[in-house]
Amino acid sequence: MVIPNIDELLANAHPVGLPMRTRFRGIDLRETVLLQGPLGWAEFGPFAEYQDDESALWLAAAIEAGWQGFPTALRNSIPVNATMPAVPADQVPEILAAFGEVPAVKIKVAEVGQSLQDDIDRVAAVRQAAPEAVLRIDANAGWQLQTALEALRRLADFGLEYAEQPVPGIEGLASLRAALLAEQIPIRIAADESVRKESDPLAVARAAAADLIVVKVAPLGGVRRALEIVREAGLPAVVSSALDTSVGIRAGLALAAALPELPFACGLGTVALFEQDVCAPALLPRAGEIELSETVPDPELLQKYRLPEDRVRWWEARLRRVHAQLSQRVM
Ligand SMILES: O=C(O)CCC(=O)C1=CC=C[C@@H](O)[C@@H]1C(=O)O
Ligand SMILES: [Mg+2]
Repeated sequence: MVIPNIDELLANAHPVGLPMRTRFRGIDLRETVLLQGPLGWAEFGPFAEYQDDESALWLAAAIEAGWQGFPTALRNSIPVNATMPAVPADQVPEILAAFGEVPAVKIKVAEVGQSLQDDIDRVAAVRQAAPEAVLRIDANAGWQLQTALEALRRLADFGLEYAEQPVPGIEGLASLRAALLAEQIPIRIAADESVRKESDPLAVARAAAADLIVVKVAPLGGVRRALEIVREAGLPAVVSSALDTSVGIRAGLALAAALPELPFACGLGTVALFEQDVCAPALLPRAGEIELSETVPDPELLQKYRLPEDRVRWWEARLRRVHAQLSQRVM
């Protein structure tokens, strides 16, 4: 990959902050940087806790989008799930409405400070509001083995399609998966953090720790690298967002479109969690799918949501450091 020089990146960088409709993974304002490359728009938005070395993969993904282009698409419309933050059950219908009709809903569970009953109430509220949708949950590694077993025994009545990262670590996932099989609880295990945060993203597959993997373009270093990981893992993949604007979502769609098989709806509907996106029209689901289309931010929206000067400087400094890291690597 040819890496553009830092001056070119900085000259084409637009740092923005997008207000969320509902708090999601502790975030009320999603800060990210949009980059205008010669081949299209790109996004660089590692979450604040990501270190520079991990963030280098996010930058590699942005450079692919803006300076290299995406691989060939095998399909032009991608089914997506709605994403339900860990809200009280009474807020479920309103949040769901922003996604329109969807084939699947992914529900966040195991939030710190909440109980299993809160999770069950939220899942029940989704079932009621979307009777036809397939349901899946995401615990973001918030349970330990016994709590996860107890929770999944109770949630099994909702016919869950899969449980995403119910417990931390590859060994944890493998033990839970074995316990579910032994108890004949028919819930698949999906690995997310154990793919995107491990130094070896293929370890999950080797340990038979999951039935499927969740892949995200930015933390994995781009569409091509993610495709390679899915191929080597030999497991079905669900493409999810990293809470990106439509620009980052476009890269997720490119991955979903290039995968030889796409058996599950993807977690790419998350623009619906923003009050507003920088692109008009935004990449939102229509009848449960998002079509691949060019995404070009609206200059007025880039201006409207531009970060204050101190945050702009913070992102510029981060971009410089991460660019230096990436330049030292051979990718
Ligand atoms: O998969 C989805 O439905 C939406 C994306 C999503 O859930 C996430 C996006 C960004 C950060 C992650 O903590 C979170 C996830 O854990 O999958
Ligand atoms: Mg997840």
